[in-house]
Amino acid sequence: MDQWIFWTVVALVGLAIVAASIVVARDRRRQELERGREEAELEAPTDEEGAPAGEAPVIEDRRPEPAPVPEEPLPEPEPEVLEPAVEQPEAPRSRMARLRRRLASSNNALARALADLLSVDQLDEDTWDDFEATLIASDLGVGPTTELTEALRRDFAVDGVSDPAQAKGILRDELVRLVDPTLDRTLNLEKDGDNPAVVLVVGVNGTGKTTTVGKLARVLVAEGKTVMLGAADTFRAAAAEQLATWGERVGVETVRSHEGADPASVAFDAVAKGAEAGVDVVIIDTAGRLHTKTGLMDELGKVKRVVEKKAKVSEVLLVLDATTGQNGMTQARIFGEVVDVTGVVLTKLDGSAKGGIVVQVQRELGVPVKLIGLGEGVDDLAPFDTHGFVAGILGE
Ligand SMILES: Nc1nc2c(ncn2[C@@H]2O[C@H](COP(=O)(O)OP(=O)(O)OP(=O)(O)O)[C@@H](O)[C@H]2O)c(=O)[nH]1
Repeated sequence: MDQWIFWTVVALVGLAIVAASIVVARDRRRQELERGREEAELEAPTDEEGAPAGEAPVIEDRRPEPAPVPEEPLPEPEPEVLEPAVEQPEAPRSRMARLRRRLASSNNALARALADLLSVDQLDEDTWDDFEATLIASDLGVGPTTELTEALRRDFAVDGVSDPAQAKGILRDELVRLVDPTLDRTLNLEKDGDNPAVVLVVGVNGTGKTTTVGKLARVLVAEGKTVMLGAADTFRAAAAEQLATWGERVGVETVRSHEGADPASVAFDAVAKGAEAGVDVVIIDTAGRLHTKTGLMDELGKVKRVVEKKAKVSEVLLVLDATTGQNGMTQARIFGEVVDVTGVVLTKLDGSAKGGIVVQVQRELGVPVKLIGLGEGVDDLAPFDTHGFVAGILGE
């Protein structure tokens, strides 16, 4: 009996242990499942409000669509800095040296004639005639040629001609005397009160007026002066265009009008605008071609008169083409009768052995050559210098 009770108790205890183990195991399993789910929830992506993905409340989002974010603009390329097409003028000193060499290379006829003169043992009449012919060919003119030959004959008779250097020195002195170093060749660029100095550039078409205006503006700008250009050659539209192009190169303003406009009114406007802008100098380019000579001259006279209602004309520069010889002299005479020419610009002396025209034109007009053009380049204009010029035409 006691044994039966003992085994019954053992069996009950065993059953209780098994039941307890099952309960514990089931609890542990449930805890593990819950922990696993929490971890899964923590790792799952959530929406913007923090709700687990897929569990977001189904509320219609009525907020306006966010404006599309503009694409990041590509960096702008560095803007190209357009330097004004203004060129730096050559320094006057190197310009003079270069132009003198050019003069020498095209004007050594006189030097050759002198060498011929000195190469003969006996200076006879034929030799002197040849020498005179060379002077005439260089456009010195009959009067100056006779003067020069007589002076040389006299000097050579006194000093002899055995020393070529001395003979050349005598010829140089005589030429300098003819060209006349005492003439005042400075440009009158004095302002008229508050008004700018006015330079009127006249001459027959094709002599190089427009080119001279451009080159002169460049020289003046290089000297620190402020300049304005007036395109009073309204005869051809291309003339104003050509002048405006020069203005752009030099960095100065050009006052212009339409083809056929009244040249006097364009010139007046240029001076008025120049005065308003306070510039130092206004340079006016005029027409060189009209149907009649009288028409051209009347027009020039009017341009000058109208401009002078505003400001004094300080310089009237006559542009002559050195290669046209006696034709140029006729032009000089005609222009001289209509406008008071105050200075001559002799162009195209490069490639021309006609430097003698300087002497002729000065005598004819009674005014000095103030500038010379020795090429088509922008810096091929130089102030006239007697000694440099004579050295140039002697091929030195
Ligand atoms: N070799 C040389 N050519 C020159 C010189 N000066 C001007 N020229 C040239 O001569 C030509 C005529 O020059 P322009 O300045 O147009 O002459 P312009 O008197 O204004 O002529 P229009 O406008 O027709 O009245 C151009 O081809 C110039 O380049 C110079 O000193 N030497």
